Amino acid sequence: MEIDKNQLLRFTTAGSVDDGKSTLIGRLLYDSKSIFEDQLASIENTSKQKGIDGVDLALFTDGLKDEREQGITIDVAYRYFTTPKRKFIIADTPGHIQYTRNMVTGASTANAAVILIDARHGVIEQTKRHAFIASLLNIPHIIVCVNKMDLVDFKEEVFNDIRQQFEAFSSKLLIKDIRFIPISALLGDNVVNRSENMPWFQGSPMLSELENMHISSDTNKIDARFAVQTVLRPQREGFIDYRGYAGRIASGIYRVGDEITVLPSGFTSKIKSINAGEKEVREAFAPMSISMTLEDDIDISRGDMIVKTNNQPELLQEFDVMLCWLNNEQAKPRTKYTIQHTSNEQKAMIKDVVYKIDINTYDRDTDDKSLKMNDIARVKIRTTHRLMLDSYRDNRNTGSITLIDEATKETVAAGMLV
Ligand SMILES: Nc1nc2c(ncn2[C@@H]2O[C@H](COP(=O)(O)OP(=O)(O)OP(=O)(O)O)[C@@H](O)[C@H]2O)c(=O)[nH]1
Repeated sequence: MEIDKNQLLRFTTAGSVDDGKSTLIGRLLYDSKSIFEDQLASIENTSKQKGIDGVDLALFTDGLKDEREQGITIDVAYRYFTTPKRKFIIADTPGHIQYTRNMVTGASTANAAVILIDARHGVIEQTKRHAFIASLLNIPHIIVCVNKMDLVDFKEEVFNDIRQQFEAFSSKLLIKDIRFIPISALLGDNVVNRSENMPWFQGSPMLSELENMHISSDTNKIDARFAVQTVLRPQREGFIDYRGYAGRIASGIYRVGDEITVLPSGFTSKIKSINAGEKEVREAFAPMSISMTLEDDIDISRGDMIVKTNNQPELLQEFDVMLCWLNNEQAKPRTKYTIQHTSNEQKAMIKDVVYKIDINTYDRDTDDKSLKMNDIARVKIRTTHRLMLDSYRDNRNTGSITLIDEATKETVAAGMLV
């Protein structure tokens, strides 16, 4: 099958401090020539001033570090690059203490996660956490890069051993596709170019893996879900009776003439027209932003969902989610939070912490009911009105929620529907 040219791939990087994330991203941008010449000249200059032979790869991501150090405006830095085969967005998640928070934010829309392991140290606690979160977030593809192979004499046994350690615990997780690559980010082995130091490795370098990864089958094309963001009522001549519903298709395909049901009201109608940008189209699919009109005049507002009549989500007011607590403040029991689900906002309360997960051992703890920063727990949530929900495994869009503190407006938790 041919790769969709210019199809966008989002990936996130995870590793503990000093595993070489900055070096790897620098190497990727440098060797794939995805950096502007003026930027490159400035990096070469600074490297020379620092007395470094060649370029200091960490300088490629230094801009991000400054941003981080100056009072954290963003948790995740996005970096774009293009090769002749594909466009990429890297969500660079600074991996120190707030690992869970950062991974959840950066990874929730990722097609792939790159997990770095230092060849000298092998699988460590953080590696297990990263793998667990990647599986929790249902990231379809994982690339495990065993880095710093130059420091272990490029030995095949070291790589094989780490691979086995990883597989020993990842087999307990639901990860669809895991690949392993031995690399040296510093020297450039198996990042963009094939390593001459590791002829024993039969696989492809990291960039080719990313370029050739099949991602179109990862999106849900079956369950059509369209949450209304805005109701369009242009007050212009010729638009007297026009009522369009604008939003982004979360999953599935919509065609003119399809029988639809509006939720939560349950009213039914047919699709009269679909507009994508300025163009009228016969069909549209996720993740397109569109507006549609219906054959009948129905009362629809923001947060309502238009679905196919023969395939509907569940309408629930009480449900279980796997929740990652993301705030410094602990969760307050029986407090009202704002819950955000697609374009729908309601009030919600955490009714119960069913169990917490120890992400090093994957054990469940049913006694501890507190929720602190980076905790992951299965909780029961109750909302003031019903939400239109799918399980997260089926639909990463309509199966996820966030909780927002009403006073501070901060996102305090992200949850995946069980
Ligand atoms: N020998 C060797 N050293 C490496 C390799 N990759 C990274 N390093 C070194 O490891 C140290 C840490 O690398 P960074 O890229 O800053 O690692 P990091 O801490 O994961 O990155 P950030 O968290 O984003 O700062 C630096 O001194 C790098 O030069 C490698 O493949 N081989």
